Amino acid sequence: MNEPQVDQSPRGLLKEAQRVVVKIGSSSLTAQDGHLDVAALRGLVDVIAARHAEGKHVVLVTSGAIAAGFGPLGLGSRPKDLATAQATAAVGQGLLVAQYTEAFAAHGVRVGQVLLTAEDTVRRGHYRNAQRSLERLLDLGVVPIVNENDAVATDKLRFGDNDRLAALVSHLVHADLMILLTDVDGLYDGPPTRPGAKRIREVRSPADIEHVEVTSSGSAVGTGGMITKLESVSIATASGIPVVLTLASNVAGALAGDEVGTFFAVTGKSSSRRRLWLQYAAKARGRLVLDDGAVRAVLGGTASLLPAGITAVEGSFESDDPVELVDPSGRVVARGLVSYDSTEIPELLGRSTGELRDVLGEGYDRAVVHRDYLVLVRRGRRSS
Ligand SMILES: Nc1ncnc2c1ncn2[C@@H]1O[C@H](COP(=O)(O)OP(=O)(O)O)[C@@H](O)[C@H]1O
Ligand SMILES: N[C@@H](CCC(=O)OP(=O)(O)O)C(=O)O
Repeated sequence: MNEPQVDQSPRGLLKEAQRVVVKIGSSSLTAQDGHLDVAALRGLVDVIAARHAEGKHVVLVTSGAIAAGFGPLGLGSRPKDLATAQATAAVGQGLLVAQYTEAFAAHGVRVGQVLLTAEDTVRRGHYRNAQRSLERLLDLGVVPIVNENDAVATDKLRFGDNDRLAALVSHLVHADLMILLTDVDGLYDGPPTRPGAKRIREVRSPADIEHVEVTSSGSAVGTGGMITKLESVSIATASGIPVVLTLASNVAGALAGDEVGTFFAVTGKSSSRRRLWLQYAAKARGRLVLDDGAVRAVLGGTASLLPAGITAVEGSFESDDPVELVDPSGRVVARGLVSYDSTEIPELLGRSTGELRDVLGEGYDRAVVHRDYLVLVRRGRRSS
């Protein structure tokens, strides 16, 4: 008997993905009046339940807590200030999960709520807990329903959007596909409202879309717009996970490998969580200004940052905090974990390691940022 043929094209292989992270944004779960669109939620659940019935793992990263919460709280519209948004999300999250619980129960599928902060997905010590509970939920045949822990995420550390959270969750569970569902059918070659803007069907490398203009404003209710989606895509694809970005109503087609939305091919292999955290989640506590020689050394990718190449230190931080490394014009070239407190660095500036050892003693000849704790920052894309 002949073996069934497997479509070996990059899109064709998506049908075979064993573990998928599906992220649905606020824009796709919100009705015209701003409230939760229960019909849209049920439509998504029908498709995910069908995939689940094939024995495949699905993790759902869903926004919608704020949309579900402001009506019951008696607020006329989606709150703008952080404290009210957090309170609204706390009320809405329970209602949102109740809707998912009911919709999945109609298919005989159980769900489990997992609320994460950015740090939980990448900080050593935090991510293992998140990883263990997600793995166990999947083993038990449960569909994990993930959202950012809005009520406790602090202003400094919160994502606000769920795009980057979805990529970090994909990395955490070793997904072999991530699907970003939104209110446009993929990445367009300019803002989709602009006449003549066209959908880009496939992106093979970041260079393909360097020229594409994207905005952060997005829809009326979404957060982050296309900018955070492309950041999410770059985390996932650089970690070896392909992405399809498409309209929420195309989710079945995306899972089947149809030519919907934009397909982003992988660009790298799995990278360490510490690097992902430094690159995408860590908030810098200060800046080190580098001279041209140090910039060249750091951009070379193999050198640590030594005190001799630093001309100034800005901000107040402690050893092991994330800092930005900037060139003489102030452009950020890298991020890293610093090995001195900000108060210690001024007396090290411009001195060679030998001199520091002689004057200040053993230990002061160490790098200010070791290369293992340093990631280069790509040039920012054009945005409007
Ligand atoms: N080049 C682009 N291609 C596609 N969409 C874009 C582009 N630039 C900006 N956008 C906007 O991004 C929005 C989606 O982001 P967002 O509102 O945050 O949605 P979500 O709630 O699904 O995360 C779209 O409505 C669109 O207006
Ligand atoms: N976490 C919040 C807001 C997240 C949000 O709007 O993000 P996104 O849908 O990615 O633009 C919520 O559940 O309402």
